Amino acid sequence: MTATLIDGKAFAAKVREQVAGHVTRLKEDHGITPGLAVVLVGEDPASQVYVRSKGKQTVEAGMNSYEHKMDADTSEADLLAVIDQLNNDPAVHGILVQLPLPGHLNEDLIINSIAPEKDVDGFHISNVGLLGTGQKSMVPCTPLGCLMMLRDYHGSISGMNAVVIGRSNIVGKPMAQLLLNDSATVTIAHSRTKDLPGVVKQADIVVAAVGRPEMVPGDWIKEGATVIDVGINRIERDGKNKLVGDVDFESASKVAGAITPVPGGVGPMTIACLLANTVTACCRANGLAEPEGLTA
Ligand SMILES: NC(=O)C1=CN([C@@H]2O[C@H](COP(=O)(O)OP(=O)(O)OC[C@H]3O[C@@H](n4cnc5c(N)ncnc54)[C@H](OP(=O)(O)O)[C@@H]3O)[C@@H](O)[C@H]2O)C=CC1
Ligand SMILES: Nc1nc(=O)c2c([nH]1)NC[C@@H]1CN(c3ccc(C(=O)N[C@@H](CCC(=O)O)C(=O)O)cc3)C=[N+]21
Repeated sequence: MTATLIDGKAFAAKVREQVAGHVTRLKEDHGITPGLAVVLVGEDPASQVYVRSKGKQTVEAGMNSYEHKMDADTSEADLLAVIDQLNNDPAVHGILVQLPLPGHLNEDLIINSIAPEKDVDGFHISNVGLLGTGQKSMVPCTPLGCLMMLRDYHGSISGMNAVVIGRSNIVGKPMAQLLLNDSATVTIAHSRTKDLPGVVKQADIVVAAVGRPEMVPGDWIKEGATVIDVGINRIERDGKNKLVGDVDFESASKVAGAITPVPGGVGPMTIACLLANTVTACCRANGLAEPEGLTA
């Protein structure tokens, strides 16, 4: 069997087009331009690349992009002051603080200082609680992108067995929550899981969010399963730098029914969902109808 390729790059372009349409409507009918502020502390090169492409796509969608670059040794107080200023700025509808933060900064404290309604990452405890109880929230971008692709491919995932590998607050746990909200039967696997290959073999849907290059081989996958590869791992192969996922694409794509590639899968959808969340936040802030199909 050769898997259907789920083209995240093309899907993301469609989402961005929808976002741009809503932005035009907000501007023309209401005189409002959605704004996204990204805060980057330190000079991690991978983060810089990611922040740059977010800024570029934000502007391409017709929105305002604000970037705050701060030194790696920025104090907690100074970072909190910037967030406070953004919380109170009516031109800013979404705030993203790039993670991971340098070690001397308390990540939980920083994230929970963002106004929940501007927390376009969906990491604030209020949004986590709202999602966990099935209430309207800001939904984390990476899991939201994965859910959109799964819904698009399957129509409904109700009753399907889903296995999420990884239990981080930014991917694994919110992913499991979204799958559960869509009535999948969800298993969360992690580094202490016994017989991971056996657990994965049960899955109609596998979401791999581990951070280990090509860890999941094809022979763990049930024939015909849908595989969503969240992993972004930079490796060196044949003297070249390469981006690979947490799934061994070569072997998995021979067994799976459908699979997302890396690059060109979950990554582009993450950024598209960030733009979508910013429009959603902007509509909510102004008491306007929210875009349909761009939220969970
Ligand atoms: N495409 C995108 O937009 C994004 C991609 N990513 C990528 O997704 C991956 C995961 O990111 P993130 O969730 O932040 O990572 P974390 O490091 O926070 O979490 C990794 C999870 O994987 C589990 N794990 C580690 N080793 C194993 C193992 N051998 N077997 C089973 N489980 C294991 C860990 O288990 P335990 O809890 O027991 O330690 C942990 O729960 C990374 O490659 C990251 O770069 C992340 C965000 C966005
Ligand atoms: N507050 C916060 N929110 C995040 O959502 C967040 C974060 N911090 N820190 C880092 C991770 C990682 N992440 C990615 C998003 C897009 C791509 C992406 O577009 N990847 C391209 C390839 C890019 C390349 O070639 O390097 C692709 O997969 O096709 C990758 C990784 C968001 N994260």
